[in-house]
Amino acid sequence: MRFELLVFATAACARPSGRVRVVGLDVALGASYDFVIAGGGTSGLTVADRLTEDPNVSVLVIDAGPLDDQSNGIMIPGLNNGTGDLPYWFPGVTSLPEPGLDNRTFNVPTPRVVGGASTINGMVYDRGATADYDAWEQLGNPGWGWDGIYPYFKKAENYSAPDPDFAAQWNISFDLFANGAGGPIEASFPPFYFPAAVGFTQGLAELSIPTPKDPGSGYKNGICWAPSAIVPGTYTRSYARSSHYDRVAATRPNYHLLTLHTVVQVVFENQRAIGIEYVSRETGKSAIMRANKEVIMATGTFFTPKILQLSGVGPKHLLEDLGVEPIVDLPVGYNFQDHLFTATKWNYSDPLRPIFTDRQSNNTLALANLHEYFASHNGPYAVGAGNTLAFLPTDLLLSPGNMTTNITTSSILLLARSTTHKDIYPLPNTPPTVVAGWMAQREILVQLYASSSAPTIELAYNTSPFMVAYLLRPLSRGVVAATKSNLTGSNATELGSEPPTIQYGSLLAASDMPFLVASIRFMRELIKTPAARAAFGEQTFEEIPVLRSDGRETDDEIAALQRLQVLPADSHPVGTCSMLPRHLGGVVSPELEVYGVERLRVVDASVIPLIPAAHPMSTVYAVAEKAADLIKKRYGITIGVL
Ligand SMILES: Cc1cc2nc3c(=O)[nH]c(=O)nc-3n(C[C@H](O)[C@H](O)[C@H](O)COP(=O)(O)OP(=O)(O)OC[C@H]3O[C@@H](n4cnc5c(N)ncnc54)[C@H](O)[C@@H]3O)c2cc1C
Repeated sequence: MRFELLVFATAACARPSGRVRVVGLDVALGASYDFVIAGGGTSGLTVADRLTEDPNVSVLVIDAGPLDDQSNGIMIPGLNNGTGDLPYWFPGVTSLPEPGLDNRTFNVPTPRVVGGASTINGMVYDRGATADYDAWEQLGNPGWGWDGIYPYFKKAENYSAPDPDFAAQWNISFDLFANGAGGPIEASFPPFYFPAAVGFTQGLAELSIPTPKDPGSGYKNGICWAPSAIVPGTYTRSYARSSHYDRVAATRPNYHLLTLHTVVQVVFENQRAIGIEYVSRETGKSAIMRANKEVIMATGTFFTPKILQLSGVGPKHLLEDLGVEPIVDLPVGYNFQDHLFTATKWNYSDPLRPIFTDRQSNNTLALANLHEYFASHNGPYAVGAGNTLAFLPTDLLLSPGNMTTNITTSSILLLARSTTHKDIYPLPNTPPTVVAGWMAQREILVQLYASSSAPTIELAYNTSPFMVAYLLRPLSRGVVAATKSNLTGSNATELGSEPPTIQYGSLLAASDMPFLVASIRFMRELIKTPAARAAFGEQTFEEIPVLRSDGRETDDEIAALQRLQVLPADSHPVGTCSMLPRHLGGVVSPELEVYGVERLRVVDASVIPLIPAAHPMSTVYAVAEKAADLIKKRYGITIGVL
């Protein structure tokens, strides 16, 4: 057994104090609530926290998962690996064979735990560029541009600047005014970083890649030190459970949490949502909870569309196939997006040590590092998935002088413009509104691909042997759909837990590929810089599977290998219940209300209409913060509204 697996199980390093209000343990279930929230994850707990600021508002959150045990594997940033060693995942979630990826299928890590993905994720806490959110507004969502959402990024967080010596050592610049103070989620920097990362940051500088003053300001082109959702001082995870539940639950008799219960469907009276049907994972018994004001969906990008579809809110053809009585014909499940990624593998002869992965292969070192963490909250275990990133708009991606490629911005634009909806959504039953919405997005994406202030590729490097390139703005789209077997389930206690079908649709748009090819070429130039050589010693690179090490493949040869090595997702799924006008395939309005029905809202990552150039967690918190204000305003609640 790996050393790190052993320490997962050891005593927790930080536990919040105070009683929590878990239904069945601390309080009895109410007869009804003002708001019933399906899913107590990143967004669900944020909204519940904000709504219950008013003591007259009652909220029940129903989550399929347990409270996590706050053991080291959750709380210590360096022990988190997001790969499923912990028992907090929906079982058996896989994707369909991907035609653009050599028909490979993939595991889809989907959290089933209070706090959702914020409980098990890599803690990278960056926000998108101004252009990301302005694009949402441009698509027909008034109030959701940068100016409309930026205050909620700030409201969500308590930003701590890096230690001055650390900032000077790593050339980290920041602007305190660009960030939030006093919010529930801690955004901070680790006190330690892996020395070889200098080969990445300085190597990029040697390629004339700039460093923005503070990437949180909305301008994030270039070398980026991303904060982590980590409590400074103790260097433990800051997440939705600790910040939006533990922090307040003991003093809020109006905030109830029901764990280990799976939401099966939304219950309607005519076109009005009146409650939620859920089932106990312990007894298999089902029940209905009434919502006096609203049902709020926050079960995430895979389960929210599935639940809505099984409840009769979905595309007509799917509801007919399922035999579900239709409530409203809406394109739930379409417009599915994630950040697919490729990588180069670097073989070092003599890197500055320790590198990120050293402790995984050396138990003595791991023990010493862990002692350091417990003694001084410092060292490699204080670091989450990593903090050194680079965000490159197309012109910077193609800028290195020695890069040999036929790819140009114009050639990418040509490919994007000539991609048709039939490439993306080949099935004839695709709703026309989805096609119209995709075409509207294509127009905006073409502008963003050509913009020098909108990153299209992210490079991430934490000194593990892999340097990763994420496609930030795919033109390809996927679909999530409930199945007939979802209706019955394999057994009573797991009813509601079976996943929907998930089709990523990766690389169906021809214009997505050149970004990846250019990224491979860019990473090869980076590895040759004097700074990289000094940090790693002489190295060679290889892709997976191995390319010719002389790097003289054609663009087409590199592209062919991408289909074999690309992974379709970085666990950043969004878009399946998109906030868009109805004629553009929208499922929810700018108020996040589901079209065509009453008293039903969606507040999770599924409402994001266009994936931002960022790891999505901080955007999800900001969306949920804004959602809470929209709901409060709707019901005349003024406490805590911005
Ligand atoms: C492994 C992994 C690593 C990631 N790393 C990062 C990162 O480093 N930085 C970053 O910015 N983003 C990261 N993300 C993405 C980010 O965490 C998510 O985008 C965000 O947390 C999603 O929030 P949400 O509220 O939409 O869903 P979630 O937080 O997933 O919440 C959904 C909740 O619904 C519950 N649920 C689901 N179905 C049901 C049901 N039927 N009944 C009852 N409850 C249900 C789940 O238990 C869960 O609590 C990562 C995600 C994953 C999975």
